[in-house]
Amino acid sequence: MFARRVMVVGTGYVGLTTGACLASLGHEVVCADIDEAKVDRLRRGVVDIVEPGLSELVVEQTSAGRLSFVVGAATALGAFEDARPAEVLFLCVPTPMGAGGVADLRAVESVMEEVGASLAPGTVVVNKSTVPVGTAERTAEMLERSDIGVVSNPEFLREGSAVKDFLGPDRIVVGSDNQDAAERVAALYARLGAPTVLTDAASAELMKYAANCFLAMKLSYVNAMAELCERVGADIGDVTEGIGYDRRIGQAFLSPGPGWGGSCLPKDTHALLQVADAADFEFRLLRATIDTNTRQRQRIVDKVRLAVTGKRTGSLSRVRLCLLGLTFKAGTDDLRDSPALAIAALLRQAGADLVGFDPALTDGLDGAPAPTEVEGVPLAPDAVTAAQGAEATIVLTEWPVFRTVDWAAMAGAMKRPIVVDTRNLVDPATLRRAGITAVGLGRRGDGAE
Ligand SMILES: NC(=O)C1=CN([C@@H]2O[C@H](COP(=O)(O)OP(=O)(O)OC[C@H]3O[C@@H](n4cnc5c(N)ncnc54)[C@H](O)[C@@H]3O)[C@@H](O)[C@H]2O)C=CC1
Ligand SMILES: O=C(O)[C@H]1O[C@H](OP(=O)(O)OP(=O)(O)OC[C@H]2O[C@@H](n3ccc(=O)[nH]c3=O)[C@H](O)[C@@H]2O)[C@H](O)[C@@H](O)[C@@H]1O
Repeated sequence: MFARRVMVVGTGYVGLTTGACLASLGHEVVCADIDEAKVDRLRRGVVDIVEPGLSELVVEQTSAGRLSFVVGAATALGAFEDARPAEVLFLCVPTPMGAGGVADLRAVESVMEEVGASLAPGTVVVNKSTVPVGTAERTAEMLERSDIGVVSNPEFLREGSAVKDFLGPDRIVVGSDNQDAAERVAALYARLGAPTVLTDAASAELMKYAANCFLAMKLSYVNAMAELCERVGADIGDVTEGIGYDRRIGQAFLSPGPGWGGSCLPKDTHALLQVADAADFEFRLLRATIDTNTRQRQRIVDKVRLAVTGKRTGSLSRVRLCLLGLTFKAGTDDLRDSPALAIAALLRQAGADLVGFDPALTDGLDGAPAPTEVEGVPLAPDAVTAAQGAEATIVLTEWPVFRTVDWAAMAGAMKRPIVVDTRNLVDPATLRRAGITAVGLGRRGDGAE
């Protein structure tokens, strides 16, 4: 295997995972970030995100001399051994939702402005950030250099299993109009032995959105089906198990929930809708996918209202509620676009008095004290404390630990023993044994009033 000198710009979920994993594949990697405090922590081996195996890999690869961290992309250019130039530059900077839903590409552009002119001839610029079709072409135009190859290499890892996903990917996608550059990027991953799709840049860019929007559509479909189950007296667990055995559908990504969230599915569905609009294509299916998700949040609030007051129009004013789980899914401490927080905001608007607990928010960063609140939701140190005096507990994130909470103690702490489980996580029999009324999504009896 031929080791390369790789520069990674942005050390978030994608950049840090890419850097540490490529180092573990034998490449010499320099990671750059504009956040000085983060770089300082990384140099000390402190990783500020919850990702299984990532801290260990960072420490291992840093000690092996294959991985280092610097402040700023320009500094990274001169940070390789013997001052040799980077051969490949990975862009792993944020591309958040901008005005009107379009992807905001300012970070990508600013890195290109910062280092574009200083790259050594023959360097390959790889875009790993999620960017709309045409970005590779625009990056090449911005660079105004025929000696630099531009490649789209979208990333498909999930938060909470980033390292495992990166090192065992379902596929690697490499898109470019420069075949030599594309092959050099594909070769970086050769040891992984994953299926590799070599294509043009536009197809690679669109493929990333196509995957995320398909996943979002699958979930909106499941959430709509769970609602239908309640209305016709069917059970969503049985329905999804039954359809999941069809290999064309598959068992994965079929759990109903409070709506899909996180730093990617929401922004990427909106960005693709904007791409479609700009191409004069009315993507009705995608719009319905997003609308179904927005409605899901209100549906959860309506369920809580009905469970607590017995009426569809009952008031939640001054009603104390315990929220279990605030991150956008289990296995991460990421709160970006969390459905739990969106639902908390709606409940607060309705006048409810909230207390939350999340197992990922019980420690502070780098020895700092644990946070005491998140977006206006006060945090308790454990589930039973959060439940004190609550008129209902709402399970919002599928943390496995919630299954084994002492539900009898929870029932004792609550003013009224009601659990609205938006993840169908806790066995309803366990709750019933503790004297708790259990409400879920689309299970037998969940639609009954
Ligand atoms: N989070 C995820 O699971 C996945 C994210 N993506 C995509 O990857 C991209 C990055 O996402 P995340 O890693 O989640 O972002 P993040 O927000 O976790 O990390 C981005 C990092 O880039 C740094 N940064 C921003 N501007 C910079 C600049 N000019 N120079 C150097 N560093 C800079 C920030 O300080 C931050 O540390 C996005 O386009 C996202 O859509 C793709 C697949 C998975
Ligand atoms: O582009 C990205 O950033 C990434 O976005 C998602 O990964 P991630 O955001 O980590 O989260 P997912 O595991 O996909 O979950 C997304 C949301 O759907 C929800 N979900 C997921 C699965 C399910 O069965 N039910 C369900 O409600 C989760 O709770 C969460 O709110 C994709 O799964 C990754 O392949 C992609 O690389």
